[in-house]
Amino acid sequence: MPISSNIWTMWAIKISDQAVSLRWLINRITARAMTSSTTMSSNQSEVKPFESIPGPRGMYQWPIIGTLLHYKPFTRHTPETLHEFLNEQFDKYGPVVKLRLGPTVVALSDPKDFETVIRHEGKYPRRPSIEISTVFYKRTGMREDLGHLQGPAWHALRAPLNRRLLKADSATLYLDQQNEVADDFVKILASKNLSPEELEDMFYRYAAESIAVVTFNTRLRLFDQNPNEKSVQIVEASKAALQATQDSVFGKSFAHKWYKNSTYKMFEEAIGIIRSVSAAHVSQAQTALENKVKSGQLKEDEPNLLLSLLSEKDLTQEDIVVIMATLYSAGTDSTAKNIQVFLYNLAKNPEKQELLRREIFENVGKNGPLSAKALSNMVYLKAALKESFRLNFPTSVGMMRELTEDLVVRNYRVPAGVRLLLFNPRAARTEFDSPEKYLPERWLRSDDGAKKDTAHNMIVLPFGHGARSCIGRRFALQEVYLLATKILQSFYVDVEPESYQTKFIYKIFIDAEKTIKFKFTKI
Ligand code: HEM
Repeated sequence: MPISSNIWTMWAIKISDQAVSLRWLINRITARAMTSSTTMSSNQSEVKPFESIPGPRGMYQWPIIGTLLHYKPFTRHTPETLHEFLNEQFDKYGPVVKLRLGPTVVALSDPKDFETVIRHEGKYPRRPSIEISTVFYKRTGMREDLGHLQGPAWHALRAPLNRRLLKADSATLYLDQQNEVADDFVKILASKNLSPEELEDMFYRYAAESIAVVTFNTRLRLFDQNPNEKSVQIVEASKAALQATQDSVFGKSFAHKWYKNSTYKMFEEAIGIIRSVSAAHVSQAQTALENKVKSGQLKEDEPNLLLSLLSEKDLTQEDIVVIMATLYSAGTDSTAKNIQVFLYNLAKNPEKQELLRREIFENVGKNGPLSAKALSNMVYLKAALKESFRLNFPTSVGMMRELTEDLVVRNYRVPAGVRLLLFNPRAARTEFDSPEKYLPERWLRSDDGAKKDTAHNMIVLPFGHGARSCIGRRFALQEVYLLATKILQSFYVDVEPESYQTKFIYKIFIDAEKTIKFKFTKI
């Protein structure tokens, strides 16, 4: 990041810093007055004050400057390599570090401490909201989305989804439709010579197409030569919203707080398009459903999230549009990026790829669709993806929480309002034998059913954990399993030599620093 951007970053952080500092001060005063209500997770007599948490001192604790000093030109880091910066801090200060990343945050690297945080997160866990969304909702008064809402309002939207999206068969009910999407992807791979950039876009379209069969009951037809205008619009808008979010999170835009600068305008326009295309799809799907009901053609076992949400008396039509728009947006870039990372790990480890292919052939043959039964048998596939998540974690800082009440973590008192980073990527590298190796076998059970790896079960949490964890995880996993299965049925996966040492950085999700040059050779 050039220095000028760093200055923008500095000012961007300043404002939220001041607000947070004030809130933090109030919290500290009240925290002292209410020690009796503090949630204790360890021996009270040993509890040390917040100020004594190890971490960079002096100027590094100052608002704005403290954050700025972590990045170029003062260090080699940018927000895209925040994970490397955090690792350096843990090397220096140990498993709990207090530092400035905008506001003061406490970063934790020991999974036992993650457990403490999750166990005390209460009914309404707070994940800090993305600031440009906060500004947007304030300005427009639009209905807030699931990822942004907090407290009882968040819970009201989340509860009906938990029942429908997190059940064991929530995703497998959509296997037939999603098999078709994966088949279409593979047909294109076989028939076209795609450039690395076109292929990258195809992964994005795959994820968008797959989640649209769930949210909108329809195919967007994004693989067609000329997809319809609405489909192109929602894809472009999702990418624009993501870009604007990233620019604001990385401090490249700050003035959006005071006026509608270009980043803000891009964000507002993109969300407007996503909402209106989603509304059109929902209304179309609703009409089709009503017609089916009238003509008696609606099958009882037809997977139908929309129909099921329409029967929920506490949800308005607007709520349903917002839910579908959120699931669609949250389920595209995330899945698309992690599929590529998974294929990259398989490409770099051909012997593991071969073991997986063997499992695929045994369970679904060379052309068969992936059935729910086959999927439940395919332990190597699941181990292989979990290992990919361990080696290349999907998000840079792991889980984030904002404490709703004081908490004692590792014998330090942390006041309400402070942000905690539960930095899984650290433990994923420090708590395993041969951590740099891609070894799906470490997740398999031995013949007597015992787990081979005894690492703490809170280390590899690609979808977060607890009440606020990823609501779309069953679909994300299924879509990755499906595409990997379909690709391995037909192709050997490799990468060109220049992609062999791909460096992964973080934007909103993990990303290859340079587009990966995959090589798919027909079997
Ligand atoms: C590989 C793909 C994906 C990854 C790695 C991923 C990861 C995550 C993570 C880490 C969180 C925060 C969890 C926490 O704070 O504990 C999250 C939240 C969320 N995810 Fe995903 N996700 C993926 C795919 C999806 C898909 C396919 C959907 C939609 C169908 C989705 C929808 C959401 C939503 C709506 C939230 C916010 C939930 C809330 O605040 O209640 N994600 N995801």
